[in-house]
Amino acid sequence: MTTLLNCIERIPSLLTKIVDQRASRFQELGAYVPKECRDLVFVASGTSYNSAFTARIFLEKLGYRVRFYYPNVFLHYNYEELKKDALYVFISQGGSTRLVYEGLRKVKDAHLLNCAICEDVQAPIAALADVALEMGSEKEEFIYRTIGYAATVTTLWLMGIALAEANGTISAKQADGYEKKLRDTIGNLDQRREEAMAWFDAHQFSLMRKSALMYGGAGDLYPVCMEADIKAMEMVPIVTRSYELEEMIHGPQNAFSSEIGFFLFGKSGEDEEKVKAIARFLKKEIGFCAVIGDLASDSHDLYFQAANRTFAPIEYITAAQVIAYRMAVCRGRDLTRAVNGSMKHYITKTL
Ligand SMILES: N[C@@H]1[C@@H](O)[C@H](O)[C@@H](COP(=O)(O)O)O[C@@H]1O
Repeated sequence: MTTLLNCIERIPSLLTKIVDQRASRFQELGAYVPKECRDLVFVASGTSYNSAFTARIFLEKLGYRVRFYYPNVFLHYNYEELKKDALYVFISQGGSTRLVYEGLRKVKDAHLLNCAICEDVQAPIAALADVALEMGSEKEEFIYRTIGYAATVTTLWLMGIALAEANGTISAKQADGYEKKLRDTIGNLDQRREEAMAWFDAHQFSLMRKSALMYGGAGDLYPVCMEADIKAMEMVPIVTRSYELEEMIHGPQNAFSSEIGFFLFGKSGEDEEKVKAIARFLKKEIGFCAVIGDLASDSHDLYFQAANRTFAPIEYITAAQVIAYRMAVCRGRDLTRAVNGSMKHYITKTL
């Protein structure tokens, strides 16, 4: 029987496949998108949304203006005019999330540029879009997406590289340089997974006593925290919250308590002193806190050095995916079964 850990184990080879197909994967999109296009608008839910949020900083570095919306916000609570020259990207792993479909319909009806990223290019959302991109997750067995997140972030990074190369923002040499860096990152993922397994073995007793988890991070580690939060919440399950690093020390710090397990995601050179100071406070005054990444300083932390800063999010999320999975197993959770399966009798989210 396939376990969710097997899915996490498959991530490096699936990402390598996506990178190997870099040239062919974005050919159709490159021909479809006009060279002047510099606006990307993403519409997605849950993990798919977190993937777009994670890719944002890199896409902005490539010269794109990036926006992203939850489908309900895009459809019902957004009074901005649709942008004529933007590419609207609809991400849905399952390919049939109703509001994502309706958002795409709205963009299609306005005759604007659109594409979809789905696991299966035959899925309704992919079939409706002008251009359909395969997510590269192939057939992820569990609805608690781990492959889908890493595959979508990788696809978006490569999409940005392909479009920026096609419109002359970056040279072919720069594009190849990014590819090399991305391969270095993917090459680290097996090790990240093994380290997280060992870290969990050492800390499971403390962690399993917590009744809630809180995650904080800055830059592109903030959306990684959002994804870490949703993984633990849906899989363990446990109440979780994630905050942009600075926001954590505003209102939320009033609720800090020893009942909560804290994870701080940090990279050297990015809010380094802030991560270290918050970690010192949490460890000394509150209780359990683990720093994830190269700012780790003691045995409670999970130290690793990412291959590079640009593509580090997929190294960091590996730790959170493994920890959420291990906690779920410790709780006796059967990840093939929904906890509240009866919800579908009240409300449905797919077509
Ligand atoms: N548990 C899943 C999430 O993991 C997923 O991210 C979200 C969006 O699904 P999709 O990407 O198929 O539109 O739906 C569900 O809530």
